[in-house]
Amino acid sequence: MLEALKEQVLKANLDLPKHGLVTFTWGNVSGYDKDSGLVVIKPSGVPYSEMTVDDLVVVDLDGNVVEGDKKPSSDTPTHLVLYKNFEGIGGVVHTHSPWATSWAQAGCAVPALGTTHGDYFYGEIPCTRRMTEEEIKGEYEKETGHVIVETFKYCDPLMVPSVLVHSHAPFNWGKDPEEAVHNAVVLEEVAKMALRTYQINPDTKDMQQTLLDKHYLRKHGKNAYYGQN
Ligand SMILES: O=C(CO)[C@@H](O)[C@H](O)COP(=O)(O)O
Repeated sequence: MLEALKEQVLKANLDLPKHGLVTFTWGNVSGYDKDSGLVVIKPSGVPYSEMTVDDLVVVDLDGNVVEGDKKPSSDTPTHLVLYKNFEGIGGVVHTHSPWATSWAQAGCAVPALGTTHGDYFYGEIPCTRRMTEEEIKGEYEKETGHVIVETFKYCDPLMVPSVLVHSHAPFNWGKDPEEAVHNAVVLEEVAKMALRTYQINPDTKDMQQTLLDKHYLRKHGKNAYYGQN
C-alpha cells in the first residue's frame, strides 16, 4: 500500500545523511496520506545505509501499525500529533543537525537576521519551553508533540515550518516529505549563519519587517513571482 508515498519517504530519509543532518540512526522522516489517514515512517534504529522501502512502517493516526515488519520510529507519536494539529502538512522530519540542535540545547529561538531566513520562515524559528518532569516521565514523545503545538498557538506553522525542541533538537514539516527535508536543510544553514553573525557583531538587529515581508511574500504570497512558475 501507499507505494508512491513510501518511495518519497525512503528518499527523504536517505537525504538526511546526504545533507549532513544526521549521524548514525539519528533522526527520522514520515509522510502523510490524507485520503487514507495513514502515515509512512522510518523504522526505529535501522541504519540509513541498510534501509529499504520494505523496512518502512505504515501507521494510522492513533499509532497502530497497519503494515510493516519493523517497529516504527520512536518519535512516531510526535509526528502523529503534528499531523493531527497542523492542517495541510504532508511530511515531518526530525534531525539532530548540529547548528540547529545547539540553538535547541541553549533554549533560544533562531532570529530572522537576513533574507536567506526570510525566504523560508516568516519570522523567528521558535524554541519550545522545557518539558515538565511529568511530561518527560509520561508519554514523552507524544508530549513533545504537544509542546510543539503549544508553541504555535499564535503562529501559523505553515509560515514557520520549523521548531527547536528545548534540550533536544529540531522538527520541521512541509507539504510533503521532500519539502520537509528542504526546510530542515535551510534551518541548519540559517542556524549556522545566525550564530556566526552574532560572533561578528553581538549587537546585530533582526532584519527589517519590510524586508522580511518582501522576501517571504515574493516566494509564498498570493502574488509570488520568484522562480519560473
Ligand atoms: O530523538 C531521537 C534520539 O534523541 C531520535 O531521533 C533518534 O535519534 C532516532 O530514533 P528512531 O527514529 O531511530 O527511533
